[in-house]
Amino acid sequence: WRPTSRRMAAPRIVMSALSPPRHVVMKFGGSSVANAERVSHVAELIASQMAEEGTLPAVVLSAMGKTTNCIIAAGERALEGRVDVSEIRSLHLESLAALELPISTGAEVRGLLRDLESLLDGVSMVRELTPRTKDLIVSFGERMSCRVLAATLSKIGVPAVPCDAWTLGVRTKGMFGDSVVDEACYPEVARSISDLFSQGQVPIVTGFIGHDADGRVATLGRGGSDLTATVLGAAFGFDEVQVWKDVDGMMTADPRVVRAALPVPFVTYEEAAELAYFGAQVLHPISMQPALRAGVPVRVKNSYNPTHCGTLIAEEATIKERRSVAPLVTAITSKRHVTVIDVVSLRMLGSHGFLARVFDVLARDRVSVDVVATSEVSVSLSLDEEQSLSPAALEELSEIAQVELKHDRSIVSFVGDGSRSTELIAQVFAVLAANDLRVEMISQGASKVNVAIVVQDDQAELALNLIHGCFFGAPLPATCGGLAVGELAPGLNASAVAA
Ligand SMILES: Nc1ncnc2c1ncn2[C@@H]1O[C@H](COP(=O)(O)OP(=O)(O)O)[C@@H](O)[C@H]1O
Ligand SMILES: N[C@@H](CC(=O)OP(=O)(O)O)C(=O)O
Repeated sequence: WRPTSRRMAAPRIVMSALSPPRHVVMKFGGSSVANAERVSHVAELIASQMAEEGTLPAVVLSAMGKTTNCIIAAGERALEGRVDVSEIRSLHLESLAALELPISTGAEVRGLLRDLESLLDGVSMVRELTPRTKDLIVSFGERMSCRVLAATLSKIGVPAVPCDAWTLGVRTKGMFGDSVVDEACYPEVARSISDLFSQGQVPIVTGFIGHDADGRVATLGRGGSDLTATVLGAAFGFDEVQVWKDVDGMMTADPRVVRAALPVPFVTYEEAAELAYFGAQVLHPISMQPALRAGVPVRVKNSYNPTHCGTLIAEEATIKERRSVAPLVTAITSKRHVTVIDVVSLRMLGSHGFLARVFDVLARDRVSVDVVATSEVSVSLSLDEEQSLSPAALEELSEIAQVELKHDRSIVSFVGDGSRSTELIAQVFAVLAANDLRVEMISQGASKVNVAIVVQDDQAELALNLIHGCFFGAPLPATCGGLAVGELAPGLNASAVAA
C-alpha cells in the first residue's frame, strides 16, 4: 500500500532549509526519557534537528523509564489488594515540576494518574486482572509521557500536540498484550498526520498502544513503540524512521555483554528482523515488516551522540550498494534462559508423521519454537523463557517418545552472508572447539542470513566474546560472564583464548 497524499504545505514551524521538509518519524524509548533531564534533552534534540536539518517530525514516544514495568507490578499488587502508584506518581509529578510545565499539563497528567488508580482499585476489588484490563492500565505510561514531552517542546517553541495513537486512527487486531496494527487503518492514519502537519503541528504519538475494532485499548507487545514508529512511517510514507537509543546504532553485539561491540553502519531489513527476534533488544522483532513493505528506511541513532550516522536499515539492494564489502557476519546476538526439548522415539523409526505428531502437540499448547534440529527418530527444539509446555502436552509427547527437558540454555545467533555460512560455521566451531565450549544444537538453512547455535547459559557470554573477537578482531576482555580469561571454566583452553 503506498500513500497517496504524502506531502502537505510546509507548516508555520520555522524551517531553516529552503527545500520542502524531510518528513521523519523520531521514536524515543523509555530509556531516552527516563527522567526530566532526559525529556528536556530529547526536546532540544528534536528542536535542533528541525532547525538545522529542516526536518518535519512525527514523534513516537514510549513511557518514561521503566513506567510500564512499574504499572505491571502495580497491577499484580492490586490483585493482592494493595493499590500503590506512588513510584509512578513521583516520577511524573517531579518531572512536571522540574520541567516547569504549565498547570494545564499537570492537570492532565494528574487526571490520568487518578484514572489509573481507579482502575487499580477496581482490580483490587474484583481480584481479577484480565489481559484487556492489563493493556488498559499499561497504556497510561505512554499517555502521560506524551503530554510531558509535548508540553516541554511547546515551551521551547515547537508547536507539539500529544496524540493518543487511536486519535490518529491507529487500529489494532489480535490478542490483548500482543496485537498488531491493522493495515486497513493506514489511509486514516496518513490523513490524520497530514492534517496535523498542515496545521503546523508536530504530533507526539503514544507508541505501543492502539484501539481494537471495538474501541478497546490494546498493546503491541513489549517494545511495541518501534512497531508504532514503522507503522506511521509506512502509513504516511515518511522519508525515514529514526529509532533513537543510547548507543551509536545497532551494534555488532550487545555492548553490555561484549564491551568491544562496534556500531554497524548498514543492515538489511531481514538481518535486522533476525537480530531483533533472536535477542538484539534494540528493535521490536516485527517492527521491520511495515518498513520493508513500504520501503521506508529505518535509522538507529544515539540521542547522546546525534552527529554519529548510526545504523541505516533498508532493503537489500540499497544496503549492498552502500556496503564496501559484504561482511561475513553483520552482528551476533543471543537469547538467554531458553529450554531445549529433546524428543526421541525409536518406535517411530521409518514411520511417517513423527514430526507432525510432535508439532501438533506444540501447536495445541500454543507454544512457538525458535530453533529446531531433527533426525529420523528425534527432534530437538528450543522454547524461549516466556514459554513452557503444559503437563498434558508433556504427557502426550511421552506417549510416543522419550522426552528430556534441558533448561538454562542460550541461543547464540550470527546474522550475515548466508551464502558463506560454511566459512562462518567453520570459524565459529574452530574457536569454540579450541576452548572446549560444547555446541548442543545448530540451525542453519531456513533463513539465508541467520545461523544459530545452542550452548549452556553459563558459557554464553564467553562464547559471544570469543566469536565476536573471531569476526571483529577485538581483544577479549579480562573477564567473560564472570569468568576471568586467566581462570576459565574447567577444561577451557586458556592459551587459545588468550591468543
Ligand atoms: N545489538 C545491539 N545493538 C545495540 N544495542 C543493543 C544490542 N543488543 C542489546 N542492546 C542494548 O539495548 C539497549 C537499548 O534498548 P532499550 O534500553 O530497550 O532502549 P529503549 O528504551 O530506547 O527502547 C542499548 O543500551 C544496548 O545496551
Ligand atoms: N513502554 C513499552 C513500549 C516500548 O516500546 O518501550 P521501549 O521503547 O522502552 O522498549 C514497553 O516497555 O514495552
